[in-house]
Amino acid sequence: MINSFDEWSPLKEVIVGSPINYNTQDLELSFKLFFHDVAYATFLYPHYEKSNDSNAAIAATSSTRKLGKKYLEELTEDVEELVTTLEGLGVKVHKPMTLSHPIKFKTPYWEATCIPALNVRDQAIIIGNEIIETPPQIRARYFENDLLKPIFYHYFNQGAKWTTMPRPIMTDRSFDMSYVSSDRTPCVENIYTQNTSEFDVGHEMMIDGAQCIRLGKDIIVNVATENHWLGFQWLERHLGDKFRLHKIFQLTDNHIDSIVLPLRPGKLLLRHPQFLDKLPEFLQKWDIIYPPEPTENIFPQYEDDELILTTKYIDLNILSVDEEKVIVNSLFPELMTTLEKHGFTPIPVRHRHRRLFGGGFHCFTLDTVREGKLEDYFG
Ligand SMILES: NC(=[NH2+])NCCC[C@H](N)C(=O)O
Repeated sequence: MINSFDEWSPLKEVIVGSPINYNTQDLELSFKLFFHDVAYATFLYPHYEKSNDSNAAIAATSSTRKLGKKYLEELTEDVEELVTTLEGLGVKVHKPMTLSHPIKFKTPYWEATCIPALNVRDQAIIIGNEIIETPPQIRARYFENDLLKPIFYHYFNQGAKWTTMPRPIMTDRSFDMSYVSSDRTPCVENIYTQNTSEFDVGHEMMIDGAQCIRLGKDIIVNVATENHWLGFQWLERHLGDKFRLHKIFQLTDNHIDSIVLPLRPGKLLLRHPQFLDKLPEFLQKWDIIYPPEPTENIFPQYEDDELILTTKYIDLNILSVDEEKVIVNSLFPELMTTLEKHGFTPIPVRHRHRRLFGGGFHCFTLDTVREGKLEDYFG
């Protein structure tokens, strides 16, 4: 039976994402907005960092980009190692349906190319015995959760609650651009054009499961745009009788699981002290583990035109198997040492291309069954 209230209780069942046929990326408005900070800001604003012309061209046009075959093969090996490791630890692994071939689709409003259900953390959140499917923020991901349906039906047949948040129409004008066009990063309007459509309904609810962190009765949620704010309000109205939802305003652009991850009651992994003030006060009182600074040599060298979708902090995106064991990227041994010093047992799994495919072990997994029940850690 589905049961998961936090990020650390003993893991019994998990969904591990599938990389099969992750071949393309549609470089269009929703994708660029989502990955603005990590992938686009640096070359849209040449004064931040030196840019090259091909990057600037990628930023300005809408196109479909092919991903390297070799990277996908290596990613597939690494995901298989993750699966074997979890199974070796006695965890039951569920796999999404694979995307058997590239599929283009059309809604009444726009077109996109499907990507596989790889970052399964993003578009669903498990709260106790309920699956909540969150509304996509990237057009290509609109039908991604369909690949999880056999698993969701399996849990539904066992008695799970299964809810889908309102789905966005996702015209250009559905997106709140204030985050990317604020003073932090000026002049963006010239690059991201929002066309009008007869189906514009104003800003719509869009938020990802990976913007939320579950701590029993308390759930923290990163809100950076009005799209997220609408999603936050939905979650609060839906869950508010039983849970306390805490909005964190602009901790970052969207996902927070490479910045803050609770590893057991009282212990929090936090990317950098600069984020501490933004956390709710009750969390600031926990013991904070600061990771070592990742160096560039832990990542593969890529050609200039490879699109990097994450920060160099992506390896903080670890998955707890219980209050002691955590699955950590073996390519970042310094992080393992730090965790050991704090009483954890890191379980190394290699993960090479996390920066190209946008996720670490926490992103690639959705913990559906953990032991334990709803606890109030801060009441
Ligand atoms: N659930 C996820 N897909 N999380 C990935 C977060 C990556 C984060 N934007 C970073 O660049 O560090």
